[in-house]
Amino acid sequence: MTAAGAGDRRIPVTLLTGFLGAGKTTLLNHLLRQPQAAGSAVLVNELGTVGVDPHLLDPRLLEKVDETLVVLDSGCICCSVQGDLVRALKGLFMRALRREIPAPRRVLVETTGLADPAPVIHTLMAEPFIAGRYRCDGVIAAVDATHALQQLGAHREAVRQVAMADRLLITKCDLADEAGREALKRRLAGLNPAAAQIEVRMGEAGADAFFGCGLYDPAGKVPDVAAWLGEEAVQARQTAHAAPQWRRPGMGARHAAADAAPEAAARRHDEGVASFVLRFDAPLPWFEFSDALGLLLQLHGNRILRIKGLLDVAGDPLPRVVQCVQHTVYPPASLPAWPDQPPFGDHRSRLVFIVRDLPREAVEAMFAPFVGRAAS
Ligand SMILES: Nc1nc2c(ncn2[C@@H]2O[C@H](COP(=O)(O)OP(=O)(O)OP(=O)(O)O)[C@@H](O)[C@H]2O)c(=O)[nH]1
Repeated sequence: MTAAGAGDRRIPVTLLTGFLGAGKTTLLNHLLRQPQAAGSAVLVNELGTVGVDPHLLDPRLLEKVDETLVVLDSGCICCSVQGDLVRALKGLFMRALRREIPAPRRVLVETTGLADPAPVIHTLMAEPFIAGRYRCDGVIAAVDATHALQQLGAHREAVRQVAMADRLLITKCDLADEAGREALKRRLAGLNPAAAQIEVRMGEAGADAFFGCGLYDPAGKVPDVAAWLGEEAVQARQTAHAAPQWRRPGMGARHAAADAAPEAAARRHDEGVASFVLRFDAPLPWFEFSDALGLLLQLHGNRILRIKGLLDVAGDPLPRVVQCVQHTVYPPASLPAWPDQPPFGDHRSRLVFIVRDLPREAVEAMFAPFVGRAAS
């Protein structure tokens, strides 16, 4: 860790990373309740065209950060970093300069679960406007105690998130036995020996677990990290000389990396990973729908990276939040009200799927009795 100088007036940025469904939003909700997080601007990056995460932040907390909550929705942050992140950070700075919003005391960036942190860290450290006004104060990775060993074996994004982190917050420790937690810790120590490992239950981590990591320093990490950041520097130079239009079929149009070199972007994500949305036009009968969801996970859970969405359940005026990771369905919760913002302003059920090597048709078939018109 390299301490930031006392005269360093740049705004600290905390990068919250971690694989799909690892518990990032849950951690953020708890963090924002703590006085040390007061005055934070929050940037939430969503993968699909239908953003669910911003609605899952506690509405009472959202009131505090409302003006400075920015949803980065033009794709995964690591592919659209030059567009989305740079624009958002410049925008925050300029709005504060014009006194349209209070000057943020710090910025919290929640990445998508598939984001490679390298281009984000590189941008914070090297993009001239950003690096002059912001400093990377820490990369915090949420690591799911129940799924991480499998995810680390299957997804290079998960490995990079762990290897590049300053601190590892091992989430869902209430769901994992001691032997499982110890096996995970050994694996994490191999990938990132210097990072503190902190066990967390239900997002309850103190603000000190997130803040004060000091200036980001690849020297304290495995040599791969410096190499990855070096590749980013090369790619950033290439990008400056080329403006390709690149679009990867699996992730949909919004995941196009219009501002990244094509070969760089093509390497970022596994070709088999895809994201799509199912919309259900009529209110859903809860028990029948839960059965169909359960069957889907039983048959295809190992290819379902994450499901997240809001449901209009017959007889319930409140939107029900459904979240699944692989074979696990988390207890559904209700939001206090339907969001006013599109697309949920129409009170229709939408589920966002992130899958690997699983055709959309196979998922749709399970929900055939409930599907009105599927939206993409
Ligand atoms: N039992 C238990 N459930 C947890 C814990 N942390 C998160 N969850 C649940 O896990 C699910 C996913 O948590 P999120 O916080 O939405 O995860 P995320 O990393 O933001 O998810 P994505 O944005 O989809 O990548 C939710 O249903 C949470 O309630 C925990 O420590 N214990």
